[in-house]
Amino acid sequence: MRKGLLFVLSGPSGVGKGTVCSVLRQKMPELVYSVSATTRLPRQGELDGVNYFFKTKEQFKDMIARDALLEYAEYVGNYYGTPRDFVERTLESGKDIILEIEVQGALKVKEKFAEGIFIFLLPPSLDVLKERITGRGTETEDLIQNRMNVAVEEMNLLQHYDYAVVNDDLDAACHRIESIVTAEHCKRSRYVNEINRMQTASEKA
Ligand SMILES: Nc1nc2c(ncn2[C@@H]2O[C@H](COP(=O)(O)OP(=O)(O)O)[C@@H](O)[C@H]2O)c(=O)[nH]1
Ligand SMILES: Nc1ncnc2c1ncn2[C@@H]1O[C@H](COP(=O)(O)OP(=O)(O)O)[C@@H](O)[C@H]1O
Repeated sequence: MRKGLLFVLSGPSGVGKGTVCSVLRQKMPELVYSVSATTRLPRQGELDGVNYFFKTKEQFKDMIARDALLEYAEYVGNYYGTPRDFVERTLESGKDIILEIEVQGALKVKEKFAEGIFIFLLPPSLDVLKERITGRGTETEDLIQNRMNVAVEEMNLLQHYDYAVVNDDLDAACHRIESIVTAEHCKRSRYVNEINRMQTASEKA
């Protein structure tokens, strides 16, 4: 059976990755979403196993030791990582999966899955990015500045990605990502079986 496609959506904190993913979940229910493990504390309303698998530092280190993570990164004082098994099983079953992860982790995934499709989500401007992080109200002033500094560094890594999508208007950004998924299916000959079938039929005719 043909394996699924691995999509990685990355970009600076506050650019809208989570928001875009929740819209895509509704628009593209056939796409499987990877749930990460993290040592950060749950925010209000976040559920274990839905938003993240919330772990202690010891539990997270144990996952690293067991090689249970496809990649992991330390980000602003916490660990974040992608459970390996789930990704591999999903791809083997022929389904597409999307990982919503920060930039360093995305580049580590690229080392292991060069055939993955890497999408960088960009803010319309740095001012808008700061407004979004501030507006979300989940970080202190210190952390916001920290995340802005990291964001500027991360933008330099855009060259390693296959696609850049500006998250100006939410619907437009989601539509661009849907188009990328469709284009990749066409490019990777998802329809190769159909073509073979047509050729065999025409040979017989
Ligand atoms: N490398 C890596 N980064 C992750 C993973 N899961 C989430 N992240 C990223 O970690 C960063 C911080 O996530 P979070 O604390 O939830 O904040 P937010 O995404 O900015 O709201 C974001 O850029 C996430 O995309 C993961 O499994 N691996
Ligand atoms: N296209 C958009 N237009 C305006 N606000 C947006 C847009 N996308 C996301 N936001 C807002 O920006 C903030 C950060 O989005 P979030 O999805 O948490 O970012 P990330 O997951 O990349 O850290 C949220 O308050 C969200 O509602």
